[in-house]
Amino acid sequence: MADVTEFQDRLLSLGLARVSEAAALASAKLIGRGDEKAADQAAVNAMRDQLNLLDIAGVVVIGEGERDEAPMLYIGEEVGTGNGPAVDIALDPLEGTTLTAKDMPNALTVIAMAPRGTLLHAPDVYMEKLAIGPGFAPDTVTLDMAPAQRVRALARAKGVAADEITVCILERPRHEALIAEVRSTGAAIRLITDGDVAGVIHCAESEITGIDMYMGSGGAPEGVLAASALKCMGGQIYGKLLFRNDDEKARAFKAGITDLNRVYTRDEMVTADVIFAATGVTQGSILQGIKIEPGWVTTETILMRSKTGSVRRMLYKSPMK
Ligand SMILES: O=P(O)(O)OC[C@H]1O[C@](O)(COP(=O)(O)O)[C@@H](O)[C@@H]1O
Ligand SMILES: [Mn+2]
Repeated sequence: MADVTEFQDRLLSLGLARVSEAAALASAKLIGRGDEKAADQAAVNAMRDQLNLLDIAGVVVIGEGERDEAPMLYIGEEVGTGNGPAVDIALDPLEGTTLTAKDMPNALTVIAMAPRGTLLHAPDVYMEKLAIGPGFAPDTVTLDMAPAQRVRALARAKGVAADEITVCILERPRHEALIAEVRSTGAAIRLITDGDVAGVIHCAESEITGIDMYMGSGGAPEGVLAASALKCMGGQIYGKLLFRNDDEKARAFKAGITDLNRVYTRDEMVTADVIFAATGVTQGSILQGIKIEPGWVTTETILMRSKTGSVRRMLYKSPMK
């Protein structure tokens, strides 16, 4: 008989897809309603309920926040039936709450699962990120390089001119200098208003999305989720935690991080096999958004396993509740 405490990624993966599907379905009626909190809360509740049906002894390592600030899916919360493998769970029940509230593209529900102790316990601070898709040596671009150098290095590796590279960046005042420097190379920039997990994943499907590289700072939890996705799809991501004050440093220490200046590679954020599921909420470039027709609702989910590099896309049509 199979060892139920072993990380059976193949069996667990379909259960994980149901979790992200449930979160997306719950937020369906809140798309475009201008209420971020309600959309997020609906996704959180549904994700937690589905997660607790899985035969796992799960612990949330990337979640909704610290126990005192998040009543559900807080960091350290035990999830699952407890009958099964000990796993780490990283989740963002609604990645792109504002995108959902405004019905703008690329809002997703996201969840990753890996053997216990193998996902970086990133605190809820910012992370400097740099990502490229598959097919390049790991150090083709690095965080040590200046942004313009990264563009030129990737162009060289691709055998194209710098002005044929497209970089995805979150549109924020803090990125003004970064944007100017990238533009100085002639590269194109796809500015996004939110949703850097999708931004990073875009690099892994550059033929479809037109995006070659992701740069800039965003949430550290989203960095670990993006690293999980790229570990399945191929591609590299580097992340460095950014601290604005002592409280944020204290959060890192609490999460067990001692070297505050460390640059993490993809495989240092996700040290073993991982499974990853994301469901489209609003229309997106990698996943279609939730479709509602009279009596029915359809979602699209991407489900991936790093062990095999398998990428499944699943449409799920169910009666509207
Ligand atoms: O808006 P900020 O503070 O720049 O933070 C950026 C982060 O917020 C997001 O855009 C949206 O995240 P949530 O919808 O989960 O809040 C992330 O994709 C990104 O990492
Ligand atoms: Mn998020």
